[in-house]
Amino acid sequence: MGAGKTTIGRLISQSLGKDFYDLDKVIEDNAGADIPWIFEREGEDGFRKRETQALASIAQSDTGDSVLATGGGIVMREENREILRDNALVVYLYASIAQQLYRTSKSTHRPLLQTGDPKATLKKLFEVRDPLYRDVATLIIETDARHPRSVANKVLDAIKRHLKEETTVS
Ligand SMILES: Nc1ncnc2c1ncn2[C@@H]1O[C@H](COP(=O)(O)OP(=O)(O)OP(=O)(O)O)[C@@H](O)[C@H]1O
Ligand SMILES: O=C(O)C1=C[C@@H](O)[C@@H](O)[C@H](O)C1
Ligand SMILES: [Mg+2]
Repeated sequence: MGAGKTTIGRLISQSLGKDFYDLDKVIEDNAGADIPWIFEREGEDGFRKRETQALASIAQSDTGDSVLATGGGIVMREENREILRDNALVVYLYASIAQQLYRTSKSTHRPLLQTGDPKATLKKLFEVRDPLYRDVATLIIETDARHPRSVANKVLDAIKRHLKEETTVS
């Protein structure tokens, strides 16, 4: 959370002239309700079911020519990781816990951080999720101390380099 997936994903889609999906927004549109409401009524489990449905449906219907920003918890289910591995070039946007805390502090839209100690929550989530992000990632990009536009350019450069290397090898 707060790594910049939504912000950077949108910038990248604009630069590439591709469609942009934000999975959290897709889930909200499908549910006709916002994320805090879904967590309150259906719990995290209900949200995760909706998240997997939305991801699977985009993977099935999309032509492969779009940019998708997921939610931070997408890697928690093996089936989601499999869909990402099979269908996408996955970019892990790395942010330190201090940066995540700073970037998420102004919003109350993330139910998992509405705790007495969001820093401790972010730390726990990071310990569980960082290895899973690394497991599915094609590219890992550091985002601390960088303006969103500069992060987006770094991602675009890394993707170009990666695709060029793939072409050269095969
Ligand atoms: N590189 C950056 N430098 C400074 N601020 C940033 C950077 N990237 C994003 N932000 C800011 O941090 C906040 C959170 O970013 P964003 O919503 O894009 O994160 P996210 O990874 O999509 O989070 P979530 O997992 O909750 O969906 C926003 O206010 C955004 O403007
Ligand atoms: O990291 C998470 O588990 C979440 C991140 C958000 O993007 C939302 O998907 C939701 O608040 C859960
Ligand atoms: Mg987001």
